[in-house]
Amino acid sequence: MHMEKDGVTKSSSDHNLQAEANDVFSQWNLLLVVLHFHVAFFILLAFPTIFNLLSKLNSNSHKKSPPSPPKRPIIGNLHQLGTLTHHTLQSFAQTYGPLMLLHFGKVSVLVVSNTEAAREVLKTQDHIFCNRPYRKMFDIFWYGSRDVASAPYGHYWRQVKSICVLHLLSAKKVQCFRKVREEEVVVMIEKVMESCSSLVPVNLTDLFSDVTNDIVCRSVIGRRYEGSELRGPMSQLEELLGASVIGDYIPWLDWLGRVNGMYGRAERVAKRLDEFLDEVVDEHVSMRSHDGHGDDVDGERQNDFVDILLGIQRTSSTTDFQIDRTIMKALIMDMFGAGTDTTLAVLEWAMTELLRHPNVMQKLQVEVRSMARDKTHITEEDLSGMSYLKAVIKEILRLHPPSPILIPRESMQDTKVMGYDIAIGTQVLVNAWAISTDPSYWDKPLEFQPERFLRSWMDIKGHDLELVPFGAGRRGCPGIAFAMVVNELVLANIVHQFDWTVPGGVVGEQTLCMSETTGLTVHRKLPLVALASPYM
Ligand code: HEM
Repeated sequence: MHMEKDGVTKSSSDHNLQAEANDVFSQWNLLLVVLHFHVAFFILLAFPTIFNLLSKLNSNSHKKSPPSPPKRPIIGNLHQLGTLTHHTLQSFAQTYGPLMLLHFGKVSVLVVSNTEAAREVLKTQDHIFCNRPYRKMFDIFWYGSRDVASAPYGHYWRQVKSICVLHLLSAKKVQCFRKVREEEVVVMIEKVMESCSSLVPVNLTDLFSDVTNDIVCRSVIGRRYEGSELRGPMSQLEELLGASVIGDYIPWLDWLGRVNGMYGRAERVAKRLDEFLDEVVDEHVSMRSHDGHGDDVDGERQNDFVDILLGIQRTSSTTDFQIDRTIMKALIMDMFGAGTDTTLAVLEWAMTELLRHPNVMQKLQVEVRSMARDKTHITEEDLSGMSYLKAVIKEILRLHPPSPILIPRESMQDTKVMGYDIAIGTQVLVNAWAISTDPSYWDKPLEFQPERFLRSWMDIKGHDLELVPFGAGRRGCPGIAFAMVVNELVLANIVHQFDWTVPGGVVGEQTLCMSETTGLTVHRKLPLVALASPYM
């Protein structure tokens, strides 16, 4: 009985144990099922991401990137650039080749340092590399990049560029501003005469800055630059454009620009410029209503650029969008920003090299003075026969390109360049200075020898990629004709009417300090000062 009882007890406890075991087993099962379900669910959700990651890893492992110098975390290669970026990048290119990939923070930067690579980027694949990257300072000063130079590639850019090319910078339009140029050159010569009579050296940097700014200002806004409220804010703008903005490369550090006061300062300067430009536009609007200007955009009367833009705004014949006041101000700012400083740099470097090379100066003076005969002033007609003058200016653009690194470009799609894979959104820096001093193309590339251009047909307009001071392709500089005639006219007159020496009378290549400034446009670090004596 007991046994039975025991047996009963045993069998019932076995049964309980079995049931318990089954219970635990089924709980485990349930847990496992739930777990499996979760894992499966997770995999299902994460599948596209994992798949993308794997396929990206796989495809990246097949991609061939251009050679790169070692980089640091977060900043990449930013710390290696130094103050004279074109020199640093040229020396990198000697190790890593004419096409290298650098990293500025999180931005991949393709650096182009020889003609072959430039031909690929600026000619063969110009349609891919014709965007401009976003830059904070362009955004602040150029009304959210509504100008030509910094606007993203596309319909808007095409419209505004054609307005500038047709109505301000075409050969015909440049010809219309001839009177402005010749008058301003006379003013410049008078200033030098005054220095001669008071026996003080001439600050050529200031002299060239005044003449180039006055010519651009009168052509664009109908006012002289000298004495205007523009001088202060424009020199601050130049300084701000030369500074590096960390937020352009490491976006999560953008706040630094606010904290260190850089953005605030830029916004204040931009506001002053904006108020000035509003005043200029208002003045033109009221003048048009007073003397009843018609809408003859390209008429014989010498309109300045603002008149022309107001005419286009009224007729709207040229564009399928309305040119509002903001676009007008952005375009005016472009002409100031792109047109003045670059021309000044050419003149400054030209006189520097001429003072260091008296034999070249003499040869140039012989040419200019023989063309002038007894005339005091060289006019624009006289320029066409001056082949040595043109050779001197070309040699300056080769040895001292005002923008040694062209305005940055950006790729608009994935592509291949010289066998390397380049991803969409890669920034492109073309080192124009490295290209025009490349010893595999140029004999004695660092020597100033204008004669080399007497024997060559090489062009500076972007057709010959051994020399690209104005860039090339669709984003190439539209201001070549405007700039070249100013350079030639100013230089011819200044060497025709005066003989020049360096204070202290030292002659030769060591005469003048050749240090360069940093920034988009590269100038002499020290102002150029020289003594003039009248020739006639
Ligand atoms: C010696 C004088 C000058 C030099 C060396 C120069 C150089 C340059 C360079 C290197 C570029 C970028 C080209 C590229 O990305 O391929 C450029 C663009 C530009 N330049 Fe000039 N420039 C000069 C004078 C002027 C003048 C006088 C004006 C107008 C008054 C001007 C207006 C422009 C504009 C609007 C752009 C932007 C074009 C675009 O993005 O489509 N430049 N210039």
